[in-house]
This record gives sequence, C-alpha cells and structure tokens, in this order.
Amino acid sequence: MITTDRMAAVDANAAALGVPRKQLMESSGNAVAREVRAVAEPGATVALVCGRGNNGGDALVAARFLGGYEVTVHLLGRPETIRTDIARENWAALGNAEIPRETVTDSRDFDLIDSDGDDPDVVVDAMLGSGISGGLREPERTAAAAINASDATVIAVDVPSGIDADTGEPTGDSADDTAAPVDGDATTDPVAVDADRVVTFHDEKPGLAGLDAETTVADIGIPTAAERFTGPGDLLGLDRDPDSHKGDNGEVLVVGGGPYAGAPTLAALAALRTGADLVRVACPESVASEVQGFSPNLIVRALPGDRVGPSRAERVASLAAASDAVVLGPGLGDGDGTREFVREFLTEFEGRAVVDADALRAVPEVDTGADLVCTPHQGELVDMGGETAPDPDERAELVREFAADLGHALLVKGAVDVISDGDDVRLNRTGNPGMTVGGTGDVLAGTVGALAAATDPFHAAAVGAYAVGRAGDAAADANGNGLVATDLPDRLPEAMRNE
Ligand SMILES: NC(=O)C1=CN([C@@H]2O[C@H](COP(=O)(O)OP(=O)(O)OC[C@H]3O[C@@H](n4cnc5c(N)ncnc54)[C@H](O)[C@@H]3O)[C@@H](O)[C@H]2O)[C@H](O)CC1
Ligand SMILES: [K+]
Repeated sequence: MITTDRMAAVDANAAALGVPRKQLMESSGNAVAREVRAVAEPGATVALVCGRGNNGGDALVAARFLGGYEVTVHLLGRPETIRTDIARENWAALGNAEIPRETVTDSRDFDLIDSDGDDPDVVVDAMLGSGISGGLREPERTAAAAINASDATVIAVDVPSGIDADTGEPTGDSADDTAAPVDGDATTDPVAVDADRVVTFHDEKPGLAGLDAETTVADIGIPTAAERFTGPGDLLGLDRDPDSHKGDNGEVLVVGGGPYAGAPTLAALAALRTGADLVRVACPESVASEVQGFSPNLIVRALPGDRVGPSRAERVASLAAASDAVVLGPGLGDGDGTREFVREFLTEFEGRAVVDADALRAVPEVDTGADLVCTPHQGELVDMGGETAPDPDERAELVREFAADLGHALLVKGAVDVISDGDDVRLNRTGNPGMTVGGTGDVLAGTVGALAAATDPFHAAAVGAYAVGRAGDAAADANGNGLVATDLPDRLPEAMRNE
C-alpha cells in the first residue's frame, strides 16, 4: 500500500536512480492497453479521455499499444497547455503516427458517441490522477457525466478521476458538489468517474479498495531501491507554508554540553540551517558563554553548575514543553548525574526528541511517553542492547526488530545508515569516510531534531541522514578527508534542495 505523497517521492527517487518518468509512463501506458485487451477483442471501439497531466499521458501512450482497435483520443484542452514535456511528446507521437486524436476546448463539444450513434465499447478515464486538487472542474466534469452515462466498460488510469487515491473519497467538498451521487445518471452532477476497473501503478493505493471497481496493480519498473534507499524524493513535501510566522517552522531545544561546548553548538547550528525558526541551547553555565560566543543566532539558557544533573530535569522539562522537538545528548557526558538527568527527563517527557551520544544508554532503561529518534552508531547500538551484522540486509532487519522492541525510531549510523520505526526500513547511502571525524554526529542530531519539529520521526530520521550525508559529500569534494564537522551545517540548505 502506498500513499500519493510517498508515490511522488519514490517516483523522484527512481528518476535519480536512472529510471526517468517517461520510461515509467511507457510502462503505465502499456499496462493500460493490456487492461483494454482483457475486456475487449481487437476491432472494438476505445475512447481514451485524457487530461493534460501525466495521467492523460499514460493514456496517450496506451493509444500506441492498441493497434487493431478503433481508437479515438480525446484531449481535454488545447495541446499547447499540456502540462508536462513527457505527455506533450506522447501527444506529438500520436499525431505523427496518424492515430485519431481530437481536442475538446469547450465542454459542450464533448461527445463519446461515434458517427453511427453508438457508445464506445471501452472508455479509458485518464483525465486526472494523483495530481488532482479540489472537485472536478470543466471540461472534466461534463466528460465525467458523459462517461458515467455511457454503456462502455470504463477503465480508470491510476484512480477514477475525481477520487482521492488516499481516501477513496471524492476530492471536491460536498458544499460545492451539492452532495451529488456517483452514479451513471447523466442528469446528476458527477463528483467522480464511476469506473468498472482501475489500473493503478506500482502498489495498491489506500483509497481504491473501498471502490466498486476491480483493481489491477501494474508493475511499471520502479526498482525496489527507489523505496528502500533514501533519495531526493524524500525531500519532497517539506516546503513551508508561505503564510507561516516565526515559530511555525519549528522551535528546537538542544540539551547538552558540560564536558564539551562544541557538540551542542554544532547540533544547534545544524538545526538552524535545516530550517528551524528558533533554536535554544540548554547547557551548563560553565559552557554557556562559550556556546553563545560561537553564534549570535543561538538562544542560550544556562543551567547552574558544570554538568546537567537530575536537579535540572524540571527546568529542562519546562523549556522542552515550549519546543516542538528536543535534541538530547550532544556533549552531555556520561558522569556526574547526567545519566540520572536523562532518565528523569525522559520519564516525564511526552513530546518528540532526538536522543544521541551519552543519552542513548538511558533509553532502554526508561518507560517514556515521548516519541523518540535514537541516533546510535553501531557501538552505541550494542550498548543499548541492540545487535548488528555485517550484511546490510541482515543489519536492517535487526535494526527494525530493535526499533519495534524499543517502540522508537532508530537511525543507526554507518557506511550505510539504517533507519527504522519498527515497521518500515530505509537505507541511506550518502556520506563518505571523511565523516568519521568528530562532531558530524552532533550535526546529524540537530538536523534530525529540526526535521522532527516539522514531520514524523521516521521521515525526519531518513531525510536527516540523507541530507547530512549529502552535505558531507559536498564538504569532501572541497576538503577531502580533511573535512571537519563545521564544514557541514552551511552546506545543509543546498543538500536539502530537491534536485
Ligand atoms: N510513478 C508514478 O506515480 C507515475 C505516475 N504516472 C501518472 O501520472 C499521474 C499524475 O500526474 P500529474 O501530472 O502529477 O497529475 P494529473 O495528471 O493527475 O493532473 C494534472 C493537472 O490537472 C489539473 N487539475 C488538478 N485538479 C483538477 C481538477 N479538480 N479539475 C480539473 N483539472 C485539475 C492540474 O492543473 C494538474 O496539473 C498519475 O496519476 C499516474 O497516472 C506516470 O505516468 C508514471 C509514473
Ligand atoms: K484517472
């Protein structure tokens, strides 16, 4: 089962692996044509009703695979307004191949009936797929009414036009659709195409099972690696709302420092460069001015003493309550009561936190209502009670099982990072051996912290690993194995661009 957003991510990851969308469209169109062949003999009349996006493009390809059928392609709108290059190229190919095609610019001209006054045997609904927003507009609305009124067998491409593939519900809200029923009566205003069959791609969609239509899932050649490995597609959907205000895009609290001042600072700077609006650092007063001295962009909250001990749990809890995500551990050390502090804090905390470094060992020891991402390297994983293995697939399964046991997401760092929430697993291949230098883990924790303020912990961990590895690869291009952790934060914005 795959959601529309995840499908878009996987699609972009496939392109990055060298399988571009036009190639996928060719497979999609082929699969649609196979479905037509399954319901009608050669010689049958087939009307392909195409929108101007890639859903329409799939049917433009299908028309080429339907030699022996009486095919008519109806494009809803002017060819110049076809929205993607790949769909436009397939439209042009039909013209060159003299496959009958017509354009519908006025909904009143839309007609499925042939010159003998007959309905086609098959209608392919390729008006709108995963790119739909809101209820059907014209001319799609009139076309949907005509499709629903015809006697043809209706095959929907990907999802019936007008239906949300994630929910199975019509995309229009009932207010502007006057709650019209989805049926074959042309006199009612249609909210969606009423399909007999659906050919969807790559995997089941959550909203299709509840429809009264037979669904086929076509393998369109998206490699498993596009789902298994992080890629640029994982960066999609993180755009911020243009109307957002200060604080809407994440307030992060970094809790660390004591024996070290650099580690919490690196985490905090990385969180800012990942896009958090406000980053506070709660650290012992012994290092507070040093941390502040590194950057005026940081808000430093000094805690009495030179270590964060259990007596600070209450103060940190109140700072954490005002934050969207906490990064717990960088530079905290493992003595003088810090472990007790972590245990006390996590026992009460119910928000989101990234737990790193010395704070990790406490996680299996506490019963917490918090939603955590733990970021151990393999040694720390073993210290937490987890297991590792040389074979990446075996390691991935061990990480998944341990995440399920813990009830928290894990990001286990290595040459290939393994990320799991106990259910899904992702592997991350970005990064390089130059990143074994001290401090890169702090950068990762801060990055994941900022992302966890905006998206779910598993996704935050996967994107964080990908982006920091990419920033590290750019830093290695510039500095080779002489790269240092401070090279990374400023490279994060570029690393997070989805291209
Ligand atoms: N890996 C894959 O997922 C593949 C999917 N394919 C097919 O591509 C479509 C999605 O294509 P996309 O271009 O993103 O969107 P649509 O064709 O669904 O819509 C495009 C267009 O329609 C306009 N629009 C939006 N809402 C409405 C509305 N309510 N009424 C009228 N018009 C509307 C808007 O302008 C959009 O830009 C997917 O479903 C698959 O069929 C690939 O071919 C193969 C890989
Ligand atoms: K469709």
